[in-house]
Amino acid sequence: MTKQFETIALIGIGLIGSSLAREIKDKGLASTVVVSSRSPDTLKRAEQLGLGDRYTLSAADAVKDADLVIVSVPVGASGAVAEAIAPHLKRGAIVTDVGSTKGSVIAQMKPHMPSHVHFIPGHPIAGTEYSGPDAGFVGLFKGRWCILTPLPDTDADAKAKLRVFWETLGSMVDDMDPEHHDKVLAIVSHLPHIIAYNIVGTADDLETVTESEVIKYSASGFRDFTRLAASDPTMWRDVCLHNKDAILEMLARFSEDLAYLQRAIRWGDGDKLFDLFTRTRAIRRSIVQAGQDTDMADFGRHAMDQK
Ligand SMILES: NC(=O)C1=CN([C@@H]2O[C@H](COP(=O)(O)OP(=O)(O)OC[C@H]3O[C@@H](n4cnc5c(N)ncnc54)[C@H](O)[C@@H]3O)[C@@H](O)[C@H]2O)C=CC1
Ligand SMILES: O=C(O)C(=O)Cc1ccc(O)cc1
Repeated sequence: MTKQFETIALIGIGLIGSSLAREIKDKGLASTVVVSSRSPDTLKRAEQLGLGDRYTLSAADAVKDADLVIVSVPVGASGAVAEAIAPHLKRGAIVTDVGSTKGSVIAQMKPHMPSHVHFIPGHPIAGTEYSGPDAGFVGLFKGRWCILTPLPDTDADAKAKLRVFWETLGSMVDDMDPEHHDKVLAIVSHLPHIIAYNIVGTADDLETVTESEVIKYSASGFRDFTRLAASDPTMWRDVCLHNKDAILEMLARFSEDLAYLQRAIRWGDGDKLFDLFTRTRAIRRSIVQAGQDTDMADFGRHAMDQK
């Protein structure tokens, strides 16, 4: 494949950063990949894995010759990274990120971005419950959406270059307004994780009552929740803190709907239950038909497997 950038700097080399590093190498998309991590152990591991061509603990040093800078750190760290790299960014560089929330990342990063770079926030809707440089792999982004949330003054050529980059990794790319992104992701990604953390926590609290039956008899439905609930605590703490409004709005709606379900169960209203379960099964089937039956959609796998 053809080279798209002379130098790419990866700030953060966990699941997403290291998957990007592997893809860039695999597809020959840059002459030089500079890897930066704030943790010496992570950087050493990245070097052992051969993820880049140059390694540095300094994000500022990493970006100085980069034509594309990809920030892949927990969303709560975006502002500090932006502040550190800003004075060292090359004229005309594209600066993007992969954070799961967009309004907050823009609020944190944009004020630091000099006018001579192109800042284009992004979010690949692709991941796993694993983290760190060993967790990444080629193919993570294939067949997955990547959402770009360009700002009103975003340069069309720079955006087109970034779009081609993600498409080369096999992603489908959409533009979205950041606020809309945060609402959509709150319901399709953030709430499922919060619900999973909660149900596994509840089961764990019950453990004293049930004396390890929770683990012994855990059916695949519960196991699906434990997969999501095994996701990185730092990352998900930051997502909750940085998409607070949209998550609280969706949680309020969720609680209302749960109360409706609770009522139907209490009053033995089988028709209400049957109607809802029929409606939700159709949604799952349309996701499977569209070929998006892995990762986040795995949330509902149990129901289909029983058919
Ligand atoms: N894990 C997932 O499934 C997905 C994650 N994302 C987003 O991608 C970003 C990175 O996530 P992962 O790669 O999964 O995380 P990870 O935990 O695997 O890697 C995070 C990286 O950021 C570095 N880092 C942590 N705190 C930092 C700080 N305060 N300053 C500078 N660097 C710091 C770590 O050393 C590590 O290299 C997050 O913003 C997350 O919301 C987006 C899509 C999917
Ligand atoms: O592992 C899963 O099921 C996921 O949901 C992965 C994921 C996590 C966070 C994102 O912002 C996007 C995708």
